[in-house]
Amino acid sequence: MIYLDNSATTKVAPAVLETYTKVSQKIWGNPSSLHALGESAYSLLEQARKQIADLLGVKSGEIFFTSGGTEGDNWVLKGTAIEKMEYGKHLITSSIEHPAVLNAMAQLEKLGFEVTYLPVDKHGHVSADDLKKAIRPDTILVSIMAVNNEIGAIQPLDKIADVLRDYPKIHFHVDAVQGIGKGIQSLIMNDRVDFVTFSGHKFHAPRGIGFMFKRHGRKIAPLMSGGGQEKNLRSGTENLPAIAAMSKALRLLLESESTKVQNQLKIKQFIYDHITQFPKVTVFSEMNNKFAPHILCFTINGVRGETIVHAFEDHDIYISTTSACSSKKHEISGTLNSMAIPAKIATSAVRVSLDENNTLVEAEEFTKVFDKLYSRFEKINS
Ligand SMILES: Cc1ncc(COP(=O)(O)O)c(C=O)c1O
Repeated sequence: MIYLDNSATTKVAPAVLETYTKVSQKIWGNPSSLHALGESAYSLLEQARKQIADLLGVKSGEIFFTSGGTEGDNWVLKGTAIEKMEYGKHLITSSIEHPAVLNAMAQLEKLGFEVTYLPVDKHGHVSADDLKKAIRPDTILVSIMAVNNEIGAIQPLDKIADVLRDYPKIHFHVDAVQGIGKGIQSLIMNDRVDFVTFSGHKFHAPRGIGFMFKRHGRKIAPLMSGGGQEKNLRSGTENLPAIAAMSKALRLLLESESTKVQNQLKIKQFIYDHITQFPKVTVFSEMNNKFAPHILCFTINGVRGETIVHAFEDHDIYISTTSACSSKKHEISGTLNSMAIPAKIATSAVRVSLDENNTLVEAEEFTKVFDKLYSRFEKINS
């Protein structure tokens, strides 16, 4: 099997699973309990928090555990809206965010908030000048993703941060679900960012666990009210086995990060060089530093994305249409649509997404299968 759908989810790493099992069986107390079992659970919880904070170069008190990217994004958007509605009801995002942001924004619009959706250029990048023009006296939040999950475009967070330095009261959120471990940590954890959301299952931790960075002093309302865990901001008994497993997964991910990134770039380049020789191929993920090393989105024009995915699957190679969430809905990619790619081409889009375990040997096998499929599709379409 060749798994090239790592932006949808990753396989839990054996060492991470081992931590999960060990903690489930040995440190199974509730961190809020007063007895020794509770205390050891609490101490592990704080150890995991510190490890994550250290890896990101922030303070322990700035890390909050969530159930993943969707919860983190919803929390920052709705939590800011609730917290700051008396100061303003205007939010800004881009038109190519993940549905966790776009649908949360849509919900806020129904509640009377106004949202500006920044356009993207033909390569899928937001412009900081457009952001500057969109800011109003009642703007309370700007939410821009680090790496687009469909085509891998890295957003100019440094330029966005520069603009927002003149507006210190506006909350700046970055969805970094696809950006962590991809060599752009300083871009993401810039000194102007206030909230950053992460998801464990994108880096070999189990599903249903994630975390959020909240800059010290920034305020958001909780969405989960209850027993007061996570400094009263996210109630619910902590998922300690998954939290401990995620902190290990993050450590492993960030070990020799640049070597891993270089490896993914080599594989992406290899596949890119191969497929761009074919006239019916359109590639949306370029080979430059404005694109992440692990995502390659392309089309074989005239063939539906689903057909391409299943044809590769017949050869035990797993890729996806542009995003896992939209693939079963047969929707045209929101990102490609925003880039003004005609629907006729966008319906052919597929995504190869790598992780640090993929190899050039797998890439070679991918290209061999690609050649076979391309000539088969060419015959059918001619
Ligand atoms: C950019 C981005 N944000 C948010 C999410 C949602 O994360 P989760 O699956 O942890 O809810 C995803 C998942 O694909 C994503 O790619």
